[in-house]
Amino acid sequence: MSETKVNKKRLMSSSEDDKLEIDTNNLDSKKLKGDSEDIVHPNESSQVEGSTQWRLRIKNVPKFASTKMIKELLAKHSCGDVRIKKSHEWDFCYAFFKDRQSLFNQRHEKRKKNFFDPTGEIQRSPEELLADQITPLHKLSYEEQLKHKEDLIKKSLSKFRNKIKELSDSNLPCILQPIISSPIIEGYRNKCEFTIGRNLNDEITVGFLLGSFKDGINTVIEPDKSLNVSDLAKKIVKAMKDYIVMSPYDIYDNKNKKGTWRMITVRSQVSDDVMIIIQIHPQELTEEKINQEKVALTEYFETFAREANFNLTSLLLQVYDGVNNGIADDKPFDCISGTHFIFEKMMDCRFRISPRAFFQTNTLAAQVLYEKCGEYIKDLFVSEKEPVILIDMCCGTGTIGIALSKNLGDKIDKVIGIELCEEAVEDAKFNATSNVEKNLRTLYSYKQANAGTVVAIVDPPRAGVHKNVIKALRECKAIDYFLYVSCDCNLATQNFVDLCRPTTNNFPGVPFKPVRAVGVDLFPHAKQVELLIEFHRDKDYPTKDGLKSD
Ligand SMILES: C[S@@+](CC[C@H](N)C(=O)[O-])C[C@H]1O[C@@H](n2cnc3c(N)ncnc32)[C@H](O)[C@@H]1O
Repeated sequence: MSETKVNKKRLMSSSEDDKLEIDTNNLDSKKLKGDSEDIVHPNESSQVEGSTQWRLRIKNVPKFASTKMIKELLAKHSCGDVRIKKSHEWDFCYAFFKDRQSLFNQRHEKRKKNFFDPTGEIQRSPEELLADQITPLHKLSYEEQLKHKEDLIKKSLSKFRNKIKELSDSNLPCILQPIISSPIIEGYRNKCEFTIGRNLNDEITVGFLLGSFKDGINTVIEPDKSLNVSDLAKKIVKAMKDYIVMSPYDIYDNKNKKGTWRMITVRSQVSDDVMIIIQIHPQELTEEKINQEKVALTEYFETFAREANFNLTSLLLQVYDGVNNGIADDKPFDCISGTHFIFEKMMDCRFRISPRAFFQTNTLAAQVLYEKCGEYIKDLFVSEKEPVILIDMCCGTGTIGIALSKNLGDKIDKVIGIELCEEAVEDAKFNATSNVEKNLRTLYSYKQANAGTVVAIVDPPRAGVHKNVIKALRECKAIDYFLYVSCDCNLATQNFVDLCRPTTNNFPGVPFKPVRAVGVDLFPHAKQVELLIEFHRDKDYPTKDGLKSD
């Protein structure tokens, strides 16, 4: 394709003003020769093709489009290495290509009509962009979503099996049971963190950030249409916005670090308990001014809760002067109304939750997941008569261990919880004593006792556990049964492989083998799915001296 041809044609229709188009008038003139501050190539002054850079000015880019998004779109069209320059205040961007071929490869001619936006990605309305960001499966029916998630699990399990082929003769390493749906499909999130900022019309609002601050995005979109946000959380967010609009203090601006109002977190539980956490930047506010604000916020939200007919259990304020986004781990919460905790109901138990503690965001579906864990453990009793000791690793507020201990009655003799977050440990201790009359013990005390069948459950953060934890599990001879709960089966695959790989110096101990697995959907409309895998110690695995393990 000749340059002139390309030059004269628009790469997509510009009949509608708001459509993204490529301004090809600039194209030829922008073969960079080292006279522009935009040049990044080390040999930019060279005239030799290949050591120059090509700059394309792309017009009508919505302000909220991130560089990452534009890069991804260009990559889809085989545009090769590209660097994007865009400010969140610009409605255009520059794309820098290393060579002309990258920019206009032979496939371009076929695609010129929809070169930049084949799926309408950039032209989506802000609400659609937000929906695609936080609930990317929203356009699929729920059945299609479940199928999509089951396929994802199959793919990831088959990757696992391919790494250790001796696990099975089939494509999957173990039995995969049919995926289990969430009992609630919309408004299920019991915890949402909202940013206080400005919408596309530059009006103060409270909602979700479209993209991330890191990408230079600071547009906030109201969650009105967000499928996974509860109606109550939406109402609270609106009330917060109304309050801030009337406030003498400005919203916090992530760019220049000025302003007061930063974010609001809403935890609204199945139990009807509601926790609201508001975060502000103190800026120049005196203690007296902050105290006045606390009184005003309390009055406002207590009145609002009465009028909107919900139970405001806990209203907390966090004053944070740091630069990070989100709840600050090292700053206290000031309880300005109600209690410092809320409670949640699940599986006949009542769990205390501190502001920092993790609790599964979809309570009703989490209950289904934990019941499934209970079912798997119960099946072990057929062959195992001894009392069961349950090690709940990454136990959070103790939900899995406590709920199973209560539901499986006498079968569980002892629960040992291990958790990083101190507040969650305190909750877990409280929850253990108030739900079951057994105390959480330490792993150490268990090792001393060394009696009964030991079942370990690990429910780690997304990335899985460190390989040293897997090594410790393999080396702990007392553990013969192991349940792994993962919310990202792709990221957890390495853990699965390390649990089951043949014994080496690096991974001593008899390996485990997967027995069965099941997906449970805790996140309708979103991409994630929980995967539960049951592992057994491989009793047939030959030990070092050629003997079978005992
Ligand atoms: C996915 S949550 C599961 C919590 C709990 N099992 C539940 O269902 O509510 C993961 C938990 O692991 C904890 N955690 C993260 N790293 C840890 C570590 N190195 N050791 C122990 N716990 C950890 C987190 O604080 C969090 O509570």
